Order: sequence, then structure tokens, then C-alpha cells
Amino acid sequence: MTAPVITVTHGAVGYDGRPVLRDVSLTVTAGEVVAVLGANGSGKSTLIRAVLGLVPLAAGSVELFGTPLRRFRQWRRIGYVPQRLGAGGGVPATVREVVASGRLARRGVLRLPGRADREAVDAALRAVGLADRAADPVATLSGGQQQRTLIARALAGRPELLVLDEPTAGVDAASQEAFATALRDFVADGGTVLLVAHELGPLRPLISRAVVVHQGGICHDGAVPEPAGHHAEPDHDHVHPHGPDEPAGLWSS
Ligand SMILES: Nc1ncnc2c1ncn2[C@@H]1O[C@H](COP(=O)(O)OP(=O)(O)OP(=O)(O)O)[C@@H](O)[C@H]1O
Repeated sequence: MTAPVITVTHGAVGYDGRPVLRDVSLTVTAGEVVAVLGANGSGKSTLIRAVLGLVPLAAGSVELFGTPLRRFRQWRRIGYVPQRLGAGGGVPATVREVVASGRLARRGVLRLPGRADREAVDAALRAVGLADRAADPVATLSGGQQQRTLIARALAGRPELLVLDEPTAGVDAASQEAFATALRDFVADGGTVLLVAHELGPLRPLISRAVVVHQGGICHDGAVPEPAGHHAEPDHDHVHPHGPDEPAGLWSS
């Protein structure tokens, strides 16, 4: 039997008492590539933040690599790429520096980077196709290249699980392809992936399972839905920037 990497059991999450997820159960096992799909504001990001302990559960439980979240300490086993690089205007860091920061959890802040650190950073830069931009300030890169930088940063820590929030949203085609290649290599090496996506694009063939979040629950867990005018198709009713909040009546049942 394959070991569970993520186990969410009857998880519920709310913000300021407003429920966003209720009674969500999800298991991701080693080697799976699971896409979390769903409409704008349905709670996809909230689900992965809850998995990582970044938002508290109102009910239920989460285990990572078989350990209850509150006791889990092996964060080096997980690489997380949040939704956006963030404003952070004027940060002069180079691409290599940002990617190298992904090694901090492994080496500790007080030790200087060694050969293994440099090799992991080089390999991560190559994996996302940014080796030739290593010395450039991240601020000079396109949005897609900045996103690839963050993915390389997560890869540099040599994690077993990658958690990615909309890695390809608003990203140019070349960056999407580069990311798909990096992800394919990561999975071929035995990695596990949980990602939020609206448009799967070149990632589609890599996804082994799709989980669709709708009205606070998981309404589908299985094959990747085909594009169609249906709720299960995340491209359908998604708009950027964020639309208005869900109507309160949605939570009345
Ligand atoms: N920190 C927060 N405080 C209060 N409400 C929040 C917070 N984060 C998210 N929400 C609300 O929770 C709901 C779910 O948000 P979430 O970001 O999880 O959805 P999503 O499916 O990832 O959406 P998107 O596709 O827009 O990224 C939305 O109504 C959102 O406005």
C-alpha cells in the first residue's frame, strides 16, 4: 500500500466565523499529482492553506506524512509556492538568491551554503529553464519567469511534496511549458504534488486526479473533468480579480 502524504479528515475552515469549507476529506498518496479545481472563491486556496497549517481548522484533522499537523516538524519535506510573488516592489534579489533561499530550511541560517546547496540551486534553475537568468534581479523578469523562480526555490529544497497555488495563472506559454517539464521530472523522481489550478493547459497530462471544490465541499474526486460548460470545469466561471463574496444563503443548509 502506498503511504498517505496528505490526509484531511472532516476538515472545516472559516474566516471570522464565516464557513468556507465544511466536512472536507481528502487523501493524497505518494506519487500522485492532484489538481484542486473549482470556481473563483470556492475555497481552493483555503484547502491547501489548511493542509499546511497556515489557516486553522474549525473542525476535523490534517495529517502530513502520517503525523498529525500539530506535531509535524519535517517542513523540509514540503515545498510550497503561494499564489503570487507579492508586490515586494524594489527587492533587488537576484534569481539565484531567491532560489537559494529555498535551501535555508535544510542548511540552517547560520551555516554557509556548501556544494550540495549550490548543486541543488543549479539543478532547480535548470529544471525551470532559468539558468541563464540566475544573476538577473528578479524584478527584471516577466511574471511567468518570476513564478518559475518561486517554483525553482521550492525545488531547491529537494522536497517530497510540492504544494502549488495556481502555478500557471497569468503565466506565459513558455513558462507554462517550462513548469510542466519541471513538474514531470519532479514526479518521475517520486515526488507528490498538490496544486490549485484554473486552467490546466500543458499540465493536464501530468494530473493523476482532480478534486473539485464547490459550495464548501468536494463535489468530485477522480478523473480530470473535460472542458465543458459545467461547474466542474474551473475555467468556466472564473474571473480575475476576485468577484464578490458567495451569497450568504449558500451556507444555510
Ligand atoms: N484571509 C481571509 N480572510 C477572510 N476571508 C478570506 C480569506 N481568504 C479567503 N477568504 C474568503 O474565503 C473564500 C474562499 O477563498 P479562497 O481564496 O480559498 O478561494 P479560491 O477558490 O482559492 O479562489 P480563487 O480562485 O479566487 O483563488 C472567498 O470567499 C474569500 O473571499
